[in-house]
Amino acid sequence: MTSAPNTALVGGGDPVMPTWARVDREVARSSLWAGLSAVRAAVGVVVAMAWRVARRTVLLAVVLNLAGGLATVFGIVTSARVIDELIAGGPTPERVVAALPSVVWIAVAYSLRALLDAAATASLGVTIPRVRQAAQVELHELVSGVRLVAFEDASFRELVEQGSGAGIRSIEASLRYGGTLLSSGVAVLAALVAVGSLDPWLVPVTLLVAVPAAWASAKAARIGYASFLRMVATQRLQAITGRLLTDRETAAELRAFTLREAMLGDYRLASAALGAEAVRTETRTTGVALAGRALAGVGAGAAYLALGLLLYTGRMPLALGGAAVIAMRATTGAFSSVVHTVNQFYEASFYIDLYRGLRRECRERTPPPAVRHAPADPEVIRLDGVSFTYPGQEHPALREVTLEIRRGQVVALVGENGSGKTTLAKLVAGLHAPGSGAVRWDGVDLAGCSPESVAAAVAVVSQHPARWPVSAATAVRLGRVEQVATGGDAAFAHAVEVAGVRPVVERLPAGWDTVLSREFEHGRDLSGGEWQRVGIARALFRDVPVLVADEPTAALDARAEAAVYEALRTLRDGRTCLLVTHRLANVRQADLIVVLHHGEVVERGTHEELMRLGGRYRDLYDLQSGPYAELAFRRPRPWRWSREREPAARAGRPTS
Ligand SMILES: Nc1ncnc2c1ncn2[C@@H]1O[C@H](COP(=O)(O)OP(=O)(O)OP(=O)(O)O)[C@@H](O)[C@H]1O
Repeated sequence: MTSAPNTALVGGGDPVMPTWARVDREVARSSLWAGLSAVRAAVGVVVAMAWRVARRTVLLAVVLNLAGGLATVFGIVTSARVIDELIAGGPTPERVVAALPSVVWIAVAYSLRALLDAAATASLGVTIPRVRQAAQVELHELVSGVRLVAFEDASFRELVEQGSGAGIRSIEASLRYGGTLLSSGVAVLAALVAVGSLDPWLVPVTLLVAVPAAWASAKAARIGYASFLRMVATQRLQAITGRLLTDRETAAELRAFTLREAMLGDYRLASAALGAEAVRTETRTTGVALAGRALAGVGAGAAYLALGLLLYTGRMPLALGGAAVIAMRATTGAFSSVVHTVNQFYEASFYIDLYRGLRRECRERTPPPAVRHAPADPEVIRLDGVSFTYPGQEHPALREVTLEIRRGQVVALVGENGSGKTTLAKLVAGLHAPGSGAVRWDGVDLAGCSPESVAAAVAVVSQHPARWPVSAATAVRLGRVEQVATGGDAAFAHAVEVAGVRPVVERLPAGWDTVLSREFEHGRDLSGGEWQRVGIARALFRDVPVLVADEPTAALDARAEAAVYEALRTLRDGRTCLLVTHRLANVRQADLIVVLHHGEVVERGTHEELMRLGGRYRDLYDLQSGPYAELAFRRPRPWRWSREREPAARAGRPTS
């Protein structure tokens, strides 16, 4: 068994608090009053959303809750009257008989209250799913519309998770709190009126009981939220390590490299930190609750002392003393229900604020509607002094790249890992916008064009094509989403033939109708290379002027790779192709080869030109082609070649 390290391997040590959590922590630490601004904003969000999607049932719930509150009031006032009647003069049996009608009214009031509560709950039961659905759909609309670069920002991804999880759950819960708040609020008001009608001085002294409880609840809510923010990164770490331990993707390596103990160590570390924090928070909130209760006890003593004084001095008749006690108890009871609910709402408001924050972030990260369309079939794609830095990174991934690609050309991007090829391909495809410089199609800056119009002219084959869980036919047809059901049959046949998808599909149980996902019954998964073939077919089926292919054949076998490159060569007529690859044998026929190094273009030219230049490209090319060439000539002694040839090659041309 491996000894457990005391810092996590996953995430590289200390979990870092996301940016939004740092901002929210300031809110949680600030004064109660500042915290209330979150409540106001949360009420605004919830009310606006409920009003928009379920106006009628919301109104009904409001009316029913108000009516429930009034029934409670009636019950309180009638209870006070019963006391009056019981302690009035006269024989006891007569007093009891006189009080009977009031007792009946009390029973009616509380039964009615129960019925109204049930009806209000039912109407909220109709409202809540609609609001939840509206909130979920709205978030998915917003998140799916943000710029691609937002997903490179870990802080944003975390906000998406929290806003769509805890945020939406809190919106639902706060609707329930809203109903309770209405009925208890009415009851408090009415009970205070009842108390005030006995003696106005009783109102402030009655509140003395409730105020400390309110303070304690609000304080506990803020302690809880501050703890959530402190631990949000650790919770994420726990979730990630949990996934690493249980996911299919990591299952094989976890076993092959015997990583189970190391990953379990990380999981235990995160769990222990969360457990310790939970205990700390519980201790603090219990302390606060205790203080609140103690102060409320003092307040209750003061209230009853005040009542005693009123009775002692004769300011209040003794006959009203019982009614006053009932009204005071009813007030504090209703008030503590209000306080409890406000507290729950207060706590929920912090999480609703995450939902609001996410909406705000999404809007800020969504490209503004552009009126201009990108040229439908660009003659020249030009990058002028383009630089790009990923969010949160110090060093740019691309620096001052200038490049021109003309219609019909095949341009290959080559370079070592991390040199910026994928990033440059994404900029050419309009998926990322440059931090500085411009990407122009026929002189039109893509920055001012609608992303849809740019996408309409581009087909992308990515390094790891998306594994859409749809039927095999649809997985290809998604390349032209308007032809998912039917159409483009010749293009479809050509694309699947060239990409080598047909033999793959022939082996599937339901052929083209097989769903490509094990998450569905009868679904099937494909191998990495088979998925790549589907991705290539999808891009070919799109049949657009610009093809951007990022390592399109990295997972393909030699035969499939040859077929794809043959297809790319035949694509040339009128189409532009940007190709990212490490397999330099495939780029020899490219019209232009661009060599990137640390985000800069260091060489450019045709294969022959770059070989003559004898620079970085030639180094890479020789390194790749050398073993094959030597093996072909010296097949009998391949092992000797590697010992003798390699140092000589390195000595002649040092690689970076
Ligand atoms: N999402 C990201 N966030 C931060 N930095 C990134 C991100 N993606 C890439 N980078 C960095 O940007 C630089 C260029 O990455 P890019 O993926 O463009 O390189 P590449 O040449 O395509 O590499 P490879 O050959 O390994 O695919 C690298 O330094 C990389 O670490």
